Amino acid sequence: MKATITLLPGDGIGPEVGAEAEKLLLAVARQFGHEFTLQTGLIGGAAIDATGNPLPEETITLCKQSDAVFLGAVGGPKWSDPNAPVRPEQGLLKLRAELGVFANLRPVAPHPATAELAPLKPHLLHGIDMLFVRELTGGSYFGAKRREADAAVDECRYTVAEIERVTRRAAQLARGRRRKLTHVDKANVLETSRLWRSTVTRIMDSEYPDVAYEHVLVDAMAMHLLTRPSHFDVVLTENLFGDILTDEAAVLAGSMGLLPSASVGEGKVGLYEPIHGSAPDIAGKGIANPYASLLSVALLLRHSLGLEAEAAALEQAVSSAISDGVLTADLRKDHPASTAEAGNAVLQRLSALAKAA
Ligand SMILES: NC(=O)c1ccc[n+]([C@@H]2O[C@H](COP(=O)([O-])OP(=O)(O)OC[C@H]3O[C@@H](n4cnc5c(N)ncnc54)[C@H](O)[C@@H]3O)[C@@H](O)[C@H]2O)c1
Ligand SMILES: CC(C)[C@H](C(=O)O)[C@@H](O)C(=O)O
Ligand SMILES: [Mg+2]
Repeated sequence: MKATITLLPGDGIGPEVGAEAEKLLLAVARQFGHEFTLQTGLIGGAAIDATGNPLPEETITLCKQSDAVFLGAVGGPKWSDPNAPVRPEQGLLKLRAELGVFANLRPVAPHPATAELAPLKPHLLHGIDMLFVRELTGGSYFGAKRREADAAVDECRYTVAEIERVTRRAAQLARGRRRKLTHVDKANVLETSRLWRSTVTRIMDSEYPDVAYEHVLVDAMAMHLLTRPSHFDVVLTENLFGDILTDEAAVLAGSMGLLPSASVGEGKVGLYEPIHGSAPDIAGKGIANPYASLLSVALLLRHSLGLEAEAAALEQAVSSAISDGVLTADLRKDHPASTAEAGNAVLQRLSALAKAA
């Protein structure tokens, strides 16, 4: 097939893990006989430095003209002054809004080989297979913001329509899995959470009677995630809670460098990014874990291009590299692989799988 994919490397380790994503996309095209046109755009701090704008118009146009977008990461200390007029993260939020990608899918299914490496007891990590569905274009991220003399306000606003569409997406995904949905909120305190709770209840009861569901308060969920993570199947939650809980879930996988994400909406263009950030503490050293990015490329192949066999082969190649101990410094201290070595290990395994297919 023919597809156009926009790459937005961004800042910090973004270009380092993005280079491996590009390498694997080209390898998939070569080995499975597709024609991928790759184009690169500016976003985040790199875009601020070059143009003053964290999401230049040219980048929006490139993204909208493509079939899918891969993003590395944005942000870093250079642009983190709280008084700065523009910030890299604004570029990412605007891109999500422009593409209308309201559902952010963050799968958490730790590889058995990393159970030994995670800080939790291995028996707790057995059988974890969850899919977070994080609402991505509403809530306090997008509400009105203002500074007063001695105060600041971030408005958290959700409409019924916004909650309904992401609930339906999550419930449909649950139908293809274990048919269990956990909705996470703070309905004992927040008005928006009470609207979420009643809307989720109505949609699930009336449209998805075959999917079991529960409501869990977010503070308790932060604990349940660490004490009984294998209980959860699809976890549906609002934007800010989803951001926080998925970084916590990365501990179950063993590293921030292992969790991918897919952001989708009603439009044709999906956005794919690792859940981690620009990791300024390790940037520029060639040691970042590229697997979250490569797994995000697999999600891109599956969700935006419909290439299920290619997506599965790439996931299998990453899994086999992990089984064989090809791990970056976040996961092994003795003889860690570099970012490029880990990417090459996946590439070799993908070639072998493609030849065998
Ligand atoms: N999607 C994004 O672009 C995105 C996501 C999260 C944070 N950020 C931005 O990134 C900057 C840094 O944020 P932070 O430090 O809080 O979070 P971070 O995710 O960048 O890093 C947190 C910790 O995880 C480690 N880590 C992250 N990714 C890794 C990888 N691939 N391999 C190995 N280790 C990895 C880092 O070294 C660090 O110790 C901030 O400006 C933040 O706004 C961007
Ligand atoms: C960089 C930031 C705006 C972003 C978010 O909070 O959504 C990040 O933390 C993420 O998880 O993708
Ligand atoms: Mg985050």
